[in-house]
Amino acid sequence: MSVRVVARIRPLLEKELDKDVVVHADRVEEGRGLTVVKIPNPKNEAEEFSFAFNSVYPQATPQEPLFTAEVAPHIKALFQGVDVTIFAYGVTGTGKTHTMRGGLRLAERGVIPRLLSNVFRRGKKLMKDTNGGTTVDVALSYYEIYNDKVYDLLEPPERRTASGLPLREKDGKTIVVGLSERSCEDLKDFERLYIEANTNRVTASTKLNAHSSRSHAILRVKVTQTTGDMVKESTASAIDLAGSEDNRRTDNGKERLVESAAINKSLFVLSQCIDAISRGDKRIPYRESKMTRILSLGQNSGITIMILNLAPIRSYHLDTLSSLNVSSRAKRIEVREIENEVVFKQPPRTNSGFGGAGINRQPLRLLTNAHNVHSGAIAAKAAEKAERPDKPVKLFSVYTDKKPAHSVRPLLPQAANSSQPRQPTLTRRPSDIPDAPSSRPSKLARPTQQTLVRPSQPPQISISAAQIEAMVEKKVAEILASAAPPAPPPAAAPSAPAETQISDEVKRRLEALERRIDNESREDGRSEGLRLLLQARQAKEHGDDEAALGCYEAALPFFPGQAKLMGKIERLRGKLGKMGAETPKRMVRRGDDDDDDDDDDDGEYQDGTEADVEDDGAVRKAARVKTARRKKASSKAKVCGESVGDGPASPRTRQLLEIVNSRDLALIRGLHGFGAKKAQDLVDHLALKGDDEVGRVASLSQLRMLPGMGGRAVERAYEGLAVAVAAV
Ligand SMILES: Nc1ncnc2c1ncn2[C@@H]1O[C@H](COP(=O)(O)OP(=O)(O)OP(=O)(O)O)[C@@H](O)[C@H]1O
Repeated sequence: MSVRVVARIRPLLEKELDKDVVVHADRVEEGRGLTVVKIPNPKNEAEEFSFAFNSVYPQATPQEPLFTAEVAPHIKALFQGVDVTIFAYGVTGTGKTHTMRGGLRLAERGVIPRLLSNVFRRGKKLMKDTNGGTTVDVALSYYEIYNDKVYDLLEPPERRTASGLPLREKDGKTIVVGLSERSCEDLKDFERLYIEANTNRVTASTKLNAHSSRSHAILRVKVTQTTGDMVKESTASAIDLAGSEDNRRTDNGKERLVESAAINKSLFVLSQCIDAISRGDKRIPYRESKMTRILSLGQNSGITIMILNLAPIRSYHLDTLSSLNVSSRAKRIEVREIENEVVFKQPPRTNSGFGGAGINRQPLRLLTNAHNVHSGAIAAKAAEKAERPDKPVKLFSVYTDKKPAHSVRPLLPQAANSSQPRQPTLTRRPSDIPDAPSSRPSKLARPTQQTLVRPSQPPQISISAAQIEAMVEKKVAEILASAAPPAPPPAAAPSAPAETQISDEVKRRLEALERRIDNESREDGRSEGLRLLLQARQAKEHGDDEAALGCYEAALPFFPGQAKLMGKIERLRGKLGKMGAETPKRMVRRGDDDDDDDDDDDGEYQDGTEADVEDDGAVRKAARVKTARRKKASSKAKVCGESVGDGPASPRTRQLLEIVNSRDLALIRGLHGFGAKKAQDLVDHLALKGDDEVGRVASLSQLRMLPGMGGRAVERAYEGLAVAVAAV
């Protein structure tokens, strides 16, 4: 999703006059919300510029509606493990601090205290709803970037060093080394900390703002949810940027000018980054200022909301135009909304040694968790905390570079299976069966940079480019086949010898392919058709003509009128003795229709053209309608050749329903095609239905009817389950 950019026009301050107002909120058309900022051309006031945003809040907007519309909806995602970043941008004196921090009175409280209040409320509810099964810990870090140096606001100013705290990149994120973190029990706790810390922030009176922030302030709210062994961590960052200043208007003295230069430089770099990203440049100048490194706009995963603060009056005219220009380009920045990965804090199991015969191939990870990966440090920390519950929250414990002696434990190869919930009621993978040979090591078991340097680790074998290609191709086929009908699997398919140890490069490529295939198949119906064709071909290779026919027929609506495909269907139907009323009367293939080209390239199928079929339009249409109907019916009634209708429930159906009715978020998330959002929505919905028999989902058609489900989702979950069961 893109960065969400909203504009807020502040009200007139004392001494500002109505007649000087030049900035207005407007709407695209009557009846729609305010999404446009209008401002006259300074060179020709008769002409007006319009800038479109996701939302525009006019002068009179109080704090509450802005928070409710722009921030509150993302708190659920935060608890699902998605990082959320909210930052205020604008010229000095336009209301950034007012928006983020606000006043002390309840109605004047800004985004930050409201965010904390909501986080505590949701955390408490979660703990209550789970009878304490899930605990939620909130911890704060708060720092400022002043003159391009980072200072901890939770530490007294006298402890600052001249050079400030260094930054470092870790796991694709920029971290501040040596930053303190305080745990926070409730809103009172937070307010005490926050108010105290704000007195450490550098503000000064300037001509344009009596309490001007001379630094960028970044508050990080870390939410850690612990359920048994599972630890989920996500962060909300609220950033109050310093405002750009036109020093021709400030009368700034030397010290203020130095500050101003640093502020303006970092904001200039930010605008350069935004321009470069929106132009699609390869080089984005993030590293040219600490603020842009930390903000990592467009590089970070999660949800990003930019609040553009505007002053409505003429004296800000040129500055307002400039920030309107920058922020309207920021809308084009795409951010990946991806959850942080859940980690597990149990001690590593020892029954699956790394490099043993059991490790044959790279496990396919849940696609939703493919990015933004935490190292095992969270797990190590949580384990450490569990071992010593009385230990106070340690300053410098989170961002320190030093690793505690045992901090790599969860990363050790022996930690295989640690990403599996500990007590699944259903055995879905070999790793869930005690003593079963583990062929799917967890992600934590994969060699990371840390594990790679361990002397005990087996040496990486070198693989040729051709072997890599072969493995990639094989893996792609496996991924595609994961949704295929359960064609008779070849008995104990032996894996390629080179596959026993896969280099990191291969893993990265496989993961990228996994993501690409998943994205493309979701976005593009045609690739769904190609997937079905591939499945059909695989079924044919296994001699399952019945399943192949089903897949070809299901693929037909994606390639309507495709002569070659229709020919295949016709021949298969003939072979299976199914030529009947349903078969289109005349299907004419391309010139190659005589040769039995069943093994030809399915990828060549194109959307149907008139030339493909010599039949008259009516027959063609009837054939298409019938096939579409058949497809619709078969997609509802069949998954991989197995009934998912509402007859007597098959073991797989029962298994799927059992998982759904367990209402166990982790189990439901493990279903194929279920992201955290869908899983959470389902759990939330089921929670509304009560715990008794009436609240249970009794059939797949009932499941399909639930909000946010639908036939495809149920099918995918079912298919995934079938594949997992087959693997066991
Ligand atoms: N929405 C608003 N409602 C009422 N007063 C506002 C609003 N927005 C800003 N103000 C007032 O405008 C003045 C400037 O606001 P603020 O200090 O938040 O600006 P700023 O953008 O943070 O400035 P700087 O970048 O210099 O720190 C303050 O007196 C603040 O109370």
